[in-house]
Amino acid sequence: MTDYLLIALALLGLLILGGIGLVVPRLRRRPQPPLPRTEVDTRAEEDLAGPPVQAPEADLSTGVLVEPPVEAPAPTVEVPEPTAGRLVRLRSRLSRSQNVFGKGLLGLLSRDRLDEDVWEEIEDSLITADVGVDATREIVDRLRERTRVLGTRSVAELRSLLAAELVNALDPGLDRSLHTAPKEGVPAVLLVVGVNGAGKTTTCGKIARVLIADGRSVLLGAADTFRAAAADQLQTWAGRVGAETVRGPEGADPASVAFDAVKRGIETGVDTVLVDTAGRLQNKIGLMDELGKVKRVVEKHGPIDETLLVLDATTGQNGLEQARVFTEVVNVTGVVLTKLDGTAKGGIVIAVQRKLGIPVKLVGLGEGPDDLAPFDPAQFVDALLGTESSGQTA
Ligand SMILES: Nc1nc2c(ncn2[C@@H]2O[C@H](COP(=O)(O)OP(=O)(O)OP(=O)(O)O)[C@@H](O)[C@H]2O)c(=O)[nH]1
Repeated sequence: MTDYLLIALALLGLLILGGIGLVVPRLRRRPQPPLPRTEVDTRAEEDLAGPPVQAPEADLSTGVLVEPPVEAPAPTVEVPEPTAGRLVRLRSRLSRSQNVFGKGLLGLLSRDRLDEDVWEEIEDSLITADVGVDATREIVDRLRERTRVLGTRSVAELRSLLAAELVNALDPGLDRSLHTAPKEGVPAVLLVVGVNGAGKTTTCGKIARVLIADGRSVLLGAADTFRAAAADQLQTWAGRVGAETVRGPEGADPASVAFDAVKRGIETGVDTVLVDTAGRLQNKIGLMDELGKVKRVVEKHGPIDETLLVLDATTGQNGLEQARVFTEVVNVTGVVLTKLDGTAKGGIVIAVQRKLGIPVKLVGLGEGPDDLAPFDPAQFVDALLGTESSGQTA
């Protein structure tokens, strides 16, 4: 009997010890309930410590420490590179056109005999480079005359004659400045128009950078309400340089978004408001009417200072007819010729100006954020001909 009692007591003891062994580790793992805190405590601490920092949390089921998501650092505002001399820095982007103008034309002009066939070849090269028939004839006639009169034969002299004629064809006297300065505290307003895919949104972003690099404050209006992505794209460009964007819901009236953007720009006192519009084809009457409305509604705040027509240089002569219709609907004051890096037809700059009678003010030379340059005829011709210095050929 005593034996049975002893065995039963020993078993009981074992059971109790086993139970403690199981429970204690669990108790150790259980997290401590947080101490009650008052709202005032919390605020006082936040005031002292700045934004709350999340402590790592333990996952109770696995025991793995889970780091709180690292908050993305505040976006750093970029400082765009200055605009002075950009065309010179980006001259190598014109390499395709350089082959036609620099190597091709100069090669022809340096032939031993400048006979009728050579002059015809020179004419063909210029027409192939999209200079346009009328401008080509003028350039070639003047070159023929000057080489005959001067009896010029050295490569350096021929290059300088050709450069002078090309610069002359680009009408160097035209005012190419962008009207972006505020007047009496009211921001300057720039409207950006053109056909689909010409590069309007990209150009708006690049212009914002150009203006900011030159010390102006900018607000962007996303009046391209057809594509939500276009407004997102514009907002991203703006965010990179710390500019504000005004946008509306997808499908909103573009005129009302443009109006609101200018209103906001006036309220916040920025120097320049840049309004991006949706791409439209010149033969769609409804869309062109809509563009006219954007212009009229924006003008309720005051006159538009600059209307830039964005043209894709790779569409060549086809783009010219589209461009003409735009000039009838809105008062285009300047042309931005994009994608000049992607074409051998750099002569389109001459054709555009002659056909539209509107100065090319900016040229796009790549997809990078600072690949937009103020246009300068002498620097452009230097880049086309592959000459060493700028400004000496005019
Ligand atoms: N190579 C090159 N690409 C360019 C240049 N400018 C714009 N692009 C590209 O052209 C494409 C179209 O540009 P967007 O700015 O979206 O054109 P968009 O006119 O606003 O287009 P929609 O809103 O559809 O009318 C993009 O892939 C740009 O990166 C340039 O100067 N050179």
